[in-house]
Amino acid sequence: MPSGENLVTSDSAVQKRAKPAIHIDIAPTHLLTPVDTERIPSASPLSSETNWANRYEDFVIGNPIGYGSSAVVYEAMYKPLNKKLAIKAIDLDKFERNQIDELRRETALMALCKHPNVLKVYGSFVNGSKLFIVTPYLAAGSCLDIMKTGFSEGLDEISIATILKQALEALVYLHKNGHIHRDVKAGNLLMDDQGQVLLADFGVSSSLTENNEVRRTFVGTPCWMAPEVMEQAGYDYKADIWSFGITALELATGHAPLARHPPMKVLMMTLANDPPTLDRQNCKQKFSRTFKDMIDLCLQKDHHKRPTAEKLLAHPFFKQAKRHDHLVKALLAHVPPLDQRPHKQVPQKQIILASAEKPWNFDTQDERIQPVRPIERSKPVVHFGEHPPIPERPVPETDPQPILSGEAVSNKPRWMTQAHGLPIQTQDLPTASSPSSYSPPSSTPLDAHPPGVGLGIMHHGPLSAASSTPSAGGLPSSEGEFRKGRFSVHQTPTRAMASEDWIESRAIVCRAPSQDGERRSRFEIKQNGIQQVCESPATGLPLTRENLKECVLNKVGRFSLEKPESPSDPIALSEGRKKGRFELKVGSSTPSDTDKATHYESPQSTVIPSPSISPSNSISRDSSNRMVDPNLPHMVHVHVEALIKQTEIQKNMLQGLLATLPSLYASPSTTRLRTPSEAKKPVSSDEINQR
Ligand SMILES: Nc1ncnc2c1ncn2[C@@H]1O[C@H](COP(=O)(O)OP(=O)(O)OP(=O)(O)O)[C@@H](O)[C@H]1O
Repeated sequence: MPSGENLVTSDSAVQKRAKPAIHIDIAPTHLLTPVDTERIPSASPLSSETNWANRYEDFVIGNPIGYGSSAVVYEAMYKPLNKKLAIKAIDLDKFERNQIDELRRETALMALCKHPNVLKVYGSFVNGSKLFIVTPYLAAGSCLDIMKTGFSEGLDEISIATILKQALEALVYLHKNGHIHRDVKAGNLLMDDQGQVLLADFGVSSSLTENNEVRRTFVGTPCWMAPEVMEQAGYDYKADIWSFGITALELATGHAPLARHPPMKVLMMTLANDPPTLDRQNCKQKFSRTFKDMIDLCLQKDHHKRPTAEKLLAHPFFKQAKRHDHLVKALLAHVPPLDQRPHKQVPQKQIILASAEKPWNFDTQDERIQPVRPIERSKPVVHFGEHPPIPERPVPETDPQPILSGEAVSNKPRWMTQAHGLPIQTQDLPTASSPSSYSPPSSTPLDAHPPGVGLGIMHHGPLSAASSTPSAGGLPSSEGEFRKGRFSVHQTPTRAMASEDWIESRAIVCRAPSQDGERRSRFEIKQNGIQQVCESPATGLPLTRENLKECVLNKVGRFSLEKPESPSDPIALSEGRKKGRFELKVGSSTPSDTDKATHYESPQSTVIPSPSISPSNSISRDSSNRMVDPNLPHMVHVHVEALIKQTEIQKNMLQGLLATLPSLYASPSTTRLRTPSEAKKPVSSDEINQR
């Protein structure tokens, strides 16, 4: 049994929050001031064992080896040990304060994990506006990387069993210790040059042990996301089993099911359709029935029916797993090592808030980390698309919205993201006349970030207000080119979605293309607790698989542009104008039915950029990334027809009304009613005189 493993053997044990083997005292560290934080290395028990790689100066940072949704991974030389490590640089500018805290907690927590199949964290620290996470360098990269490089149509069954068995052992360990990973996918299964597989990327992992509630936060990557996570109905570690099943399909075919669909459609289809299966007939490779059975067990919509990781490990499918070196022969022998593979940066079509002021001259040719620059504040500009930034233009005092433009994000001025979900006041945004007068919202004071907080994360250099200033991390800023986006739904934990909650959820839906063109992005829908009563209770339905099923079956939807809710929220304002609201509307759209007010709407998702994720292209500007339902033309047609019919009815009614008007003003004895045809003619002066 791997070291550090905590023996808790049943589902219920985890649900009852078995005492975790990993225990850290988050609260005191979390409350450390920046000054206190400096003491972490000596004060924290983590310092020597789990956070030894915690000084920016100790690294020579080399080439990028991978790109995530909000991070770049570099190879790095750790000077004190002359050891090659991997260092992940996460741009904190893209995160909200609470997300940074969570990120730190999770990172620190993972630093304490000890399992041969869980990626170790050697240390973490903040430098400028970047959080650096130091891990071992795994020379084969991720399983997704391996597939992209040499096995685009998927892997053979024995290799899959060998990979998945190791991944499952990692999950058994995490679950026993009270963690849900929440982002299990081939991109997060790293491999070393010996064929050892390690589960990585705990950025979204969640501790079941933090509180007694079931998780409601909607985090993950849509294609891998369990239906109950999408529904926000509460989920537990069985969500990882679903993702594990999807990962099995991904390894078998080279891509996740539904990978070609836009994220919102993935959500809808996952909720509405039967679970995906391994179609053994249509696969390029031949797979056993046992493999199919194992996947079917994982992909049961009722999460109670899914096996635990431990039970799954006993499935006959895993009996065919070989030793690690099988992977070396079967896979690694056929692909170049990670540092010799091309690492594409795909220009990202995204919506960003960019500095239109003094450009941060990051040379995208040179990916090496630049020295940290002091943080400056500047004016936000929203960019769309791929063209060069347009020159700054004044923003009137009265119109404090970010400038909206269609721009490129490559070789661009350094950009900043606006913390979404924070109460952004008009005066918080800079104007042309006072660019330097910008100060962050009071809820995110610059010094509110506890730098270095989070157990072993050291702070070096100034930490910006993560959400409101341009980054100064010194890293190349071509986020626009690498960011893949993520998609998650946060639901205000204090309030569950109930059917009578006709909530206007201000959902963030951002997406950016992944570097491989696949929809690997992680997405985030965030309900910011801003709830509005919709027109009628009958017009709202929670996002559930039943409702979505109906929605998909009826092929009714609507993509509408609507005004933002609050004029005091300039971000919402600009986004409301520019991007509108993505609504899922369920029910028939025939004229008769629309009249009945029996249609349903799911909680709406306003498309607004999230700094926590790629504040990216999302649904909006670029047609290749737009999340528009293919049924849209049909729906528009139906709606227009309905409108025409309505107009005709109204026309007839008005004519009738016109015809009866004289009778309202004249005495019955003297008034002759005009016929409908007469009514169309103007009343003559003779007639008027007569009356
Ligand atoms: N320790 C490591 N050693 C070698 N390569 C790594 C290491 N960590 C990450 N990588 C490479 O960098 C890529 C990006 O990693 P990262 O964890 O940032 O993103 P991801 O998990 O693929 O995406 P996302 O963050 O959107 O889930 C990985 O797919 C992998 O190829």
